[in-house]
Amino acid sequence: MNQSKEQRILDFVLQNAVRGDPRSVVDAIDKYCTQKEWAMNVGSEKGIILDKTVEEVNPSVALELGTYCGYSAVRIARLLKPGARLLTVEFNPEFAAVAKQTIEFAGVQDKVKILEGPSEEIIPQLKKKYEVDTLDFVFLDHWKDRYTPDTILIQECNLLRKGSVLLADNVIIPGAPEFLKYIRNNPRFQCTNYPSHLEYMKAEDAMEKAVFLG
Ligand SMILES: Cc1ncnc2c1ncn2[C@@H]1O[C@H](/C=C/CNC(=O)c2cc(-c3ccc(F)cc3)cc(O)c2O)C[C@H]1O
Ligand SMILES: [Mg+2]
Repeated sequence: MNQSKEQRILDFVLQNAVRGDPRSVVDAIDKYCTQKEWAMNVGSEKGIILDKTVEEVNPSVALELGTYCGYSAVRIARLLKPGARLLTVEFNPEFAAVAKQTIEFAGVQDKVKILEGPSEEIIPQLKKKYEVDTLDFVFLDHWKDRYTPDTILIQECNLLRKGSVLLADNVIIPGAPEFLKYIRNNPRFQCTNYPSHLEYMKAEDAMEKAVFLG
């Protein structure tokens, strides 16, 4: 049975990156997706915005919605302080399996937990089942029409505290217009837009940061 694109990306990582070196895994995926096949990783340019935000927040508990191949999970986990953890949500079992191997090869598996299932089911389980008190950082990179309902659900589950930071990918392309409207008109969030470009392409894209004011 022929391989998926995600499997081909993983094979390229296994053959070209250095085991235990997260930077080499990130660079290998970017190289493959630049030279061989485009894929919806946050990429190197928006990845710097992600890195800077994670370093600024220095989260003890981070949540990612939309693991895909694990590229941004590796980017985030490599910056986490000892004892800090990333919970990443993915409902496609094939993508979750690729991400698991990518994360393990990068050597950040002790910091990352992949939660397999739809975000609307996982989010309400975070406090009791996954022992989360509040989330310091949330990276939204799953289906774009899920950004708003999941942001509302996260608030309903009392998972945010004063200063919690949300960072959303793709607010220009594919776009999340309803999310932008919701979050920018919500007085409980302080928003900042970060113009950038679509991963591996010249098209314009942007990330939106929203700080919860409590
Ligand atoms: C609700 C829910 N729960 C758990 N996992 C979920 C979920 N919704 C999606 N997921 C998982 O996240 C991943 C989905 C991510 C969605 N991201 C995208 O659709 C996406 C699309 C593009 C893009 C841009 C221009 C183009 F011309 C074409 C595509 C670029 C990106 O950076 C993206 O993140 C994989 C999926 O299984
Ligand atoms: Mg994205």
